[in-house]
Amino acid sequence: MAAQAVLRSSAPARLLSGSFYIRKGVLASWQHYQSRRPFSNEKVLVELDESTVMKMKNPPVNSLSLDVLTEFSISLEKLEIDRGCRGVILTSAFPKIFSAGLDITEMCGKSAEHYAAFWRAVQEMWLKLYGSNMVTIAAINGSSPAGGCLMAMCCDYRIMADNPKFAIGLNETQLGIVAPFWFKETMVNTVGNRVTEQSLQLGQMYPAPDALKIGLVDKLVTEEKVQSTAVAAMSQWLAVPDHARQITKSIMRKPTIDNLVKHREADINNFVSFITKDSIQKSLQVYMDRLKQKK
Ligand SMILES: CCCCCCCCCCCCC/C=C/C(=O)SCCNC(=O)CCNC(=O)[C@H](O)C(C)(C)COP(=O)(O)OP(=O)(O)OC[C@H]1O[C@@H](n2cnc3c(N)ncnc32)[C@H](O)[C@@H]1OP(=O)(O)O
Repeated sequence: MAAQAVLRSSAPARLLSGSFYIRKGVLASWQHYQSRRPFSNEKVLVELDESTVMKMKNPPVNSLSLDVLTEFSISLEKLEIDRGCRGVILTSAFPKIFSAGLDITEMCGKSAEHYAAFWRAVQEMWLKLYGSNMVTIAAINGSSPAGGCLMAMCCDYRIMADNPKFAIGLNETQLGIVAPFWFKETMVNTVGNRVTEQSLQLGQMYPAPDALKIGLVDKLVTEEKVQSTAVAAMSQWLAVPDHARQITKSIMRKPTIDNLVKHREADINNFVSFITKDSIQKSLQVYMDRLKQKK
Protein backbone atom coordinates (compact mmCIF):
# COMPACT_ATOMS: atom_id res chain seq x y z
CA MET A 1 0.00 0.00 0.00
CA ALA A 2 1.22 3.50 -0.73
CA ALA A 3 1.06 4.52 2.93
CA GLN A 4 3.17 1.57 3.90
CA ALA A 5 5.66 2.28 1.17
CA VAL A 6 6.10 5.70 2.62
CA LEU A 7 6.47 4.50 6.14
CA ARG A 8 9.40 2.24 5.54
CA SER A 9 10.30 -0.41 8.10
CA SER A 10 8.45 -1.53 11.18
CA ALA A 11 9.47 -0.31 14.60
CA PRO A 12 7.98 -0.82 18.04
CA ALA A 13 5.15 1.49 19.03
CA ARG A 14 6.64 4.11 21.25
CA LEU A 15 4.94 6.64 23.46
CA LEU A 16 6.69 9.71 24.69
CA SER A 17 5.14 12.18 27.08
CA GLY A 18 3.89 15.64 26.19
CA SER A 19 1.18 17.61 24.51
CA PHE A 20 1.58 15.98 21.16
CA TYR A 21 2.01 12.45 20.25
CA ILE A 22 3.58 11.63 16.93
CA ARG A 23 3.13 8.14 15.68
CA LYS A 24 5.71 7.43 13.08
CA GLY A 25 5.30 4.40 10.92
CA VAL A 26 8.41 2.67 9.77
CA LEU A 27 12.01 3.41 10.29
CA ALA A 28 14.88 2.13 8.25
CA SER A 29 16.91 0.99 11.23
CA TRP A 30 17.21 1.08 14.97
CA GLN A 31 19.79 3.86 14.59
CA HIS A 32 17.29 5.77 12.52
CA TYR A 33 14.73 5.12 15.22
CA GLN A 34 17.13 6.38 17.87
CA SER A 35 17.80 9.48 15.78
CA ARG A 36 14.11 10.37 16.08
CA ARG A 37 14.31 10.49 19.83
CA PRO A 38 14.47 14.31 19.91
CA PHE A 39 10.70 14.15 19.46
CA SER A 40 10.56 12.97 23.04
CA ASN A 41 10.54 16.43 24.61
CA GLU A 42 8.21 17.74 27.26
CA LYS A 43 5.24 18.36 25.01
CA VAL A 44 5.51 15.80 22.27
CA LEU A 45 4.70 12.12 22.27
CA VAL A 46 6.08 9.97 19.49
CA GLU A 47 4.55 6.64 18.69
CA LEU A 48 6.31 4.59 16.06
CA ASP A 49 3.79 2.42 14.35
CA GLU A 50 2.00 1.93 11.06
CA SER A 51 1.30 5.59 10.28
CA THR A 52 2.56 9.05 11.20
CA VAL A 53 0.12 10.55 13.64
CA MET A 54 0.45 13.76 15.66
CA LYS A 55 -1.82 13.62 18.66
CA MET A 56 -2.50 16.75 20.63
CA LYS A 57 -2.28 15.88 24.26
CA ASN A 58 -2.65 18.96 26.42
CA PRO A 59 -5.29 18.20 29.04
CA PRO A 60 -8.07 18.88 29.60
CA VAL A 61 -9.12 20.33 26.23
CA ASN A 62 -6.01 20.68 24.05
CA SER A 63 -5.98 24.44 24.33
CA LEU A 64 -3.16 25.88 22.24
CA SER A 65 -0.80 27.55 24.67
CA LEU A 66 2.49 29.18 23.68
CA ASP A 67 4.34 26.01 24.70
CA VAL A 68 2.03 23.75 22.77
CA LEU A 69 2.18 25.89 19.64
CA THR A 70 5.97 26.07 19.80
CA GLU A 71 6.27 22.36 20.25
CA PHE A 72 3.81 21.71 17.47
CA SER A 73 5.82 23.82 15.02
CA ILE A 74 9.11 22.20 15.99
CA SER A 75 7.64 18.73 15.67
CA LEU A 76 6.09 19.46 12.31
CA GLU A 77 9.33 20.96 11.05
CA LYS A 78 11.17 17.79 12.04
CA LEU A 79 8.72 15.67 10.09
CA GLU A 80 8.92 18.10 7.17
CA ILE A 81 12.66 17.64 6.77
CA ASP A 82 12.43 13.88 7.21
CA ARG A 83 12.37 12.51 3.69
CA GLY A 84 10.84 9.31 5.00
CA CYS A 85 7.71 11.14 6.03
CA ARG A 86 5.24 12.14 3.33
CA GLY A 87 2.07 12.49 5.33
CA VAL A 88 0.79 13.30 8.81
CA ILE A 89 -2.53 12.64 10.49
CA LEU A 90 -3.41 15.30 13.05
CA THR A 91 -5.74 14.25 15.84
CA SER A 92 -6.35 14.46 19.58
CA ALA A 93 -5.35 12.04 22.30
CA PHE A 94 -8.65 12.74 24.06
CA PRO A 95 -12.11 11.55 23.09
CA LYS A 96 -14.74 14.25 22.47
CA ILE A 97 -12.31 17.12 21.98
CA PHE A 98 -10.03 17.87 19.06
CA SER A 99 -8.83 21.25 20.32
CA ALA A 100 -10.47 24.07 22.29
CA GLY A 101 -8.53 26.55 20.16
CA LEU A 102 -6.11 29.15 21.39
CA ASP A 103 -5.49 29.13 25.10
CA ILE A 104 -7.55 32.09 26.27
CA THR A 105 -5.40 32.47 29.38
CA GLU A 106 -2.49 33.36 27.07
CA MET A 107 -4.52 36.35 25.89
CA CYS A 108 -5.57 37.64 29.33
CA GLY A 109 -3.68 39.73 31.85
CA LYS A 110 -0.24 39.32 30.26
CA SER A 111 2.36 41.78 28.98
CA ALA A 112 2.48 43.17 25.44
CA GLU A 113 5.73 41.22 24.93
CA HIS A 114 3.98 38.01 25.88
CA TYR A 115 1.08 38.68 23.51
CA ALA A 116 3.53 39.38 20.68
CA ALA A 117 5.42 36.12 21.33
CA PHE A 118 2.17 34.20 21.59
CA TRP A 119 0.82 35.60 18.34
CA ARG A 120 4.07 34.92 16.51
CA ALA A 121 3.76 31.30 17.64
CA VAL A 122 0.17 31.13 16.35
CA GLN A 123 1.35 32.50 13.01
CA GLU A 124 4.24 30.05 12.92
CA MET A 125 1.97 27.09 13.54
CA TRP A 126 -0.30 28.24 10.71
CA LEU A 127 2.56 28.93 8.30
CA LYS A 128 4.05 25.49 8.93
CA LEU A 129 0.81 23.53 8.80
CA TYR A 130 -0.93 25.38 5.96
CA GLY A 131 2.32 25.44 3.98
CA SER A 132 3.32 21.85 4.67
CA ASN A 133 4.62 19.83 1.75
CA MET A 134 3.32 16.69 3.42
CA VAL A 135 -0.17 15.35 3.03
CA THR A 136 -2.00 16.51 6.14
CA ILE A 137 -5.22 14.87 7.28
CA ALA A 138 -7.25 16.03 10.26
CA ALA A 139 -8.91 13.23 12.20
CA ILE A 140 -11.36 15.38 14.14
CA ASN A 141 -12.50 13.21 16.99
CA GLY A 142 -14.38 15.89 18.94
CA SER A 143 -15.25 19.57 19.16
CA SER A 144 -12.99 22.03 17.47
CA PRO A 145 -13.72 25.73 18.01
CA ALA A 146 -11.69 28.68 16.68
CA GLY A 147 -7.95 27.86 16.64
CA GLY A 148 -8.86 24.15 16.63
CA CYS A 149 -10.97 24.70 13.54
CA LEU A 150 -8.12 26.69 11.99
CA MET A 151 -5.75 23.77 12.48
CA ALA A 152 -8.23 21.39 10.90
CA MET A 153 -8.79 23.75 7.97
CA CYS A 154 -5.04 23.88 7.38
CA CYS A 155 -5.09 20.17 6.58
CA ASP A 156 -5.67 18.78 3.10
CA TYR A 157 -8.56 16.56 4.16
CA ARG A 158 -10.86 16.48 7.18
CA ILE A 159 -12.62 13.49 8.68
CA MET A 160 -14.90 14.18 11.65
CA ALA A 161 -16.67 12.00 14.19
CA ASP A 162 -20.33 11.76 13.26
CA ASN A 163 -21.80 13.16 16.46
CA PRO A 164 -24.01 16.27 16.46
CA LYS A 165 -22.65 17.12 19.93
CA PHE A 166 -19.26 17.80 18.37
CA ALA A 167 -19.07 21.21 16.75
CA ILE A 168 -16.51 23.03 14.67
CA GLY A 169 -16.21 26.61 13.51
CA LEU A 170 -14.55 29.97 13.95
CA ASN A 171 -16.52 31.33 16.92
CA GLU A 172 -14.29 34.31 17.69
CA THR A 173 -17.05 36.94 17.58
CA GLN A 174 -18.85 35.00 20.33
CA LEU A 175 -15.87 35.86 22.54
CA GLY A 176 -15.99 39.51 21.48
CA ILE A 177 -12.84 39.09 19.40
CA VAL A 178 -12.16 39.05 15.69
CA ALA A 179 -10.79 36.28 13.48
CA PRO A 180 -7.76 37.84 11.77
CA PHE A 181 -7.56 38.09 7.98
CA TRP A 182 -5.56 34.91 7.55
CA PHE A 183 -8.05 32.87 9.61
CA LYS A 184 -10.71 34.35 7.34
CA GLU A 185 -8.74 33.55 4.19
CA THR A 186 -8.19 29.98 5.32
CA MET A 187 -11.93 29.59 5.78
CA VAL A 188 -12.74 31.25 2.45
CA ASN A 189 -10.35 28.80 0.78
CA THR A 190 -12.19 25.96 2.50
CA VAL A 191 -15.90 26.81 2.25
CA GLY A 192 -16.12 29.90 0.05
CA ASN A 193 -16.76 33.57 0.64
CA ARG A 194 -20.49 33.67 1.38
CA VAL A 195 -20.47 30.90 3.98
CA THR A 196 -17.37 32.42 5.58
CA GLU A 197 -18.89 35.89 5.78
CA GLN A 198 -21.96 34.61 7.57
CA SER A 199 -20.05 32.15 9.77
CA LEU A 200 -17.51 34.69 10.93
CA GLN A 201 -20.00 37.41 11.73
CA LEU A 202 -22.19 35.04 13.72
CA GLY A 203 -19.25 33.19 15.25
CA GLN A 204 -21.05 30.07 14.17
CA MET A 205 -20.20 26.62 15.45
CA TYR A 206 -21.39 23.81 13.18
CA PRO A 207 -22.47 20.45 14.57
CA ALA A 208 -20.70 17.72 12.62
CA PRO A 209 -23.56 17.00 10.15
CA ASP A 210 -23.86 20.71 9.32
CA ALA A 211 -20.09 21.01 8.98
CA LEU A 212 -20.25 18.30 6.33
CA LYS A 213 -23.09 20.10 4.54
CA ILE A 214 -21.11 23.33 4.15
CA GLY A 215 -17.89 21.50 3.25
CA LEU A 216 -16.05 22.49 6.41
CA VAL A 217 -15.27 18.80 6.81
CA ASP A 218 -15.03 16.24 4.03
CA LYS A 219 -16.32 13.08 5.63
CA LEU A 220 -18.18 11.89 8.74
CA VAL A 221 -17.60 8.47 10.28
CA THR A 222 -18.32 6.94 13.65
CA GLU A 223 -16.00 8.00 16.44
CA GLU A 224 -14.24 4.63 16.48
CA LYS A 225 -13.48 4.82 12.79
CA VAL A 226 -12.07 8.33 12.58
CA GLN A 227 -8.44 7.32 12.74
CA SER A 228 -8.65 4.21 10.57
CA THR A 229 -10.52 6.22 7.95
CA ALA A 230 -7.77 8.82 8.09
CA VAL A 231 -5.15 6.12 7.52
CA ALA A 232 -7.11 4.82 4.51
CA ALA A 233 -7.50 8.34 3.11
CA MET A 234 -3.79 8.90 3.61
CA SER A 235 -2.88 5.99 1.37
CA GLN A 236 -5.15 7.40 -1.33
CA TRP A 237 -3.49 10.83 -1.11
CA LEU A 238 -0.02 9.30 -1.04
CA ALA A 239 -0.71 7.40 -4.24
CA VAL A 240 -0.38 10.71 -6.11
CA PRO A 241 3.19 11.60 -7.14
CA ASP A 242 4.58 13.96 -4.50
CA HIS A 243 6.00 16.61 -6.80
CA ALA A 244 2.75 17.07 -8.71
CA ARG A 245 0.63 17.15 -5.56
CA GLN A 246 3.02 19.51 -3.76
CA ILE A 247 3.23 21.99 -6.62
CA THR A 248 -0.55 21.95 -6.93
CA LYS A 249 -0.94 22.56 -3.20
CA SER A 250 1.52 25.41 -3.40
CA ILE A 251 -0.30 27.01 -6.36
CA MET A 252 -3.52 26.88 -4.31
CA ARG A 253 -2.10 28.13 -1.02
CA LYS A 254 0.93 30.32 -1.76
CA PRO A 255 -0.96 33.59 -2.28
CA THR A 256 -2.65 33.20 1.11
CA ILE A 257 0.63 32.31 2.81
CA ASP A 258 2.51 35.15 1.11
CA ASN A 259 -0.12 37.56 2.35
CA LEU A 260 0.61 36.75 5.97
CA VAL A 261 4.38 36.62 5.45
CA LYS A 262 4.20 40.09 3.91
CA HIS A 263 2.09 41.52 6.73
CA ARG A 264 3.40 39.42 9.58
CA GLU A 265 4.80 42.19 11.78
CA ALA A 266 1.80 44.44 11.20
CA ASP A 267 -0.47 41.53 12.11
CA ILE A 268 1.41 41.05 15.40
CA ASN A 269 1.13 44.77 16.15
CA ASN A 270 -2.60 44.66 15.37
CA PHE A 271 -3.08 41.69 17.63
CA VAL A 272 -1.21 43.31 20.53
CA SER A 273 -3.03 46.62 20.27
CA PHE A 274 -6.38 44.82 19.94
CA ILE A 275 -5.93 42.34 22.77
CA THR A 276 -4.56 44.90 25.24
CA LYS A 277 -7.71 47.02 25.02
CA ASP A 278 -9.61 47.05 28.31
CA SER A 279 -12.89 46.25 26.57
CA ILE A 280 -11.39 43.15 24.89
CA GLN A 281 -9.78 41.97 28.11
CA LYS A 282 -13.17 42.33 29.80
CA SER A 283 -14.92 40.34 27.06
CA LEU A 284 -12.41 37.51 27.35
CA GLN A 285 -12.71 37.50 31.11
CA VAL A 286 -16.51 37.32 30.94
CA TYR A 287 -16.25 34.45 28.44
CA MET A 288 -13.83 32.52 30.65
CA ASP A 289 -16.04 33.08 33.69
CA ARG A 290 -19.02 31.74 31.73
CA LEU A 291 -17.06 28.68 30.70
CA LYS A 292 -16.24 27.95 34.31
CA GLN A 293 -19.78 28.62 35.52
CA LYS A 294 -21.43 26.26 33.06
CA LYS A 295 -20.32 23.30 35.21
C1 LIG B 1 -8.57 46.90 12.69
C2 LIG B 1 -8.41 45.43 12.62
C3 LIG B 1 -8.53 44.76 13.98
C4 LIG B 1 -8.53 43.26 13.86
C5 LIG B 1 -7.39 42.72 14.63
C6 LIG B 1 -7.58 41.27 14.89
C7 LIG B 1 -6.55 40.85 15.88
C8 LIG B 1 -6.80 39.46 16.38
C9 LIG B 1 -7.80 39.37 17.46
C10 LIG B 1 -7.70 38.13 18.31
C11 LIG B 1 -7.81 36.89 17.53
C12 LIG B 1 -7.82 35.72 18.44
C13 LIG B 1 -8.21 34.47 17.73
C14 LIG B 1 -8.66 33.48 18.75
C15 LIG B 1 -8.77 32.21 18.46
C16 LIG B 1 -9.18 31.22 19.49
O1 LIG B 1 -8.96 30.05 19.32
S1 LIG B 1 -9.93 31.77 20.91
C17 LIG B 1 -10.45 30.31 21.78
C18 LIG B 1 -11.84 29.95 21.40
N1 LIG B 1 -12.21 28.73 22.07
C19 LIG B 1 -13.40 28.53 22.59
O2 LIG B 1 -14.27 29.36 22.54
C20 LIG B 1 -13.60 27.20 23.26
C21 LIG B 1 -14.08 27.36 24.65
N2 LIG B 1 -14.26 26.07 25.28
C22 LIG B 1 -15.35 25.31 25.10
O3 LIG B 1 -16.27 25.63 24.38
C23 LIG B 1 -15.39 24.03 25.85
O4 LIG B 1 -14.42 24.09 26.88
C24 LIG B 1 -15.11 22.80 24.99
C25 LIG B 1 -13.82 22.97 24.20
C26 LIG B 1 -16.29 22.55 24.04
C27 LIG B 1 -14.95 21.55 25.91
O5 LIG B 1 -16.07 21.48 26.75
P1 LIG B 1 -15.99 20.56 28.07
O6 LIG B 1 -15.44 19.25 27.71
O7 LIG B 1 -17.34 20.64 28.71
O8 LIG B 1 -14.87 21.25 28.97
P2 LIG B 1 -15.00 22.58 29.86
O9 LIG B 1 -15.49 22.16 31.20
O10 LIG B 1 -15.77 23.61 29.15
O11 LIG B 1 -13.49 23.06 29.92
C28 LIG B 1 -12.53 22.38 30.72
C29 LIG B 1 -11.54 23.41 31.23
O12 LIG B 1 -10.83 23.96 30.11
C30 LIG B 1 -10.95 25.39 30.12
N3 LIG B 1 -10.94 25.86 28.73
C31 LIG B 1 -11.79 25.51 27.76
N4 LIG B 1 -11.44 26.10 26.61
C32 LIG B 1 -10.35 26.84 26.86
C33 LIG B 1 -9.50 27.68 26.04
N5 LIG B 1 -9.73 27.87 24.74
N6 LIG B 1 -8.48 28.28 26.63
C34 LIG B 1 -8.20 28.11 27.95
N7 LIG B 1 -8.97 27.31 28.75
C35 LIG B 1 -10.02 26.68 28.22
C36 LIG B 1 -12.27 25.63 30.82
O13 LIG B 1 -12.34 26.93 31.32
C37 LIG B 1 -12.22 24.58 31.91
O14 LIG B 1 -11.34 25.07 32.91
P3 LIG B 1 -11.60 24.67 34.45
O15 LIG B 1 -12.95 25.22 34.81
O16 LIG B 1 -10.48 25.34 35.19
O17 LIG B 1 -11.55 23.17 34.51
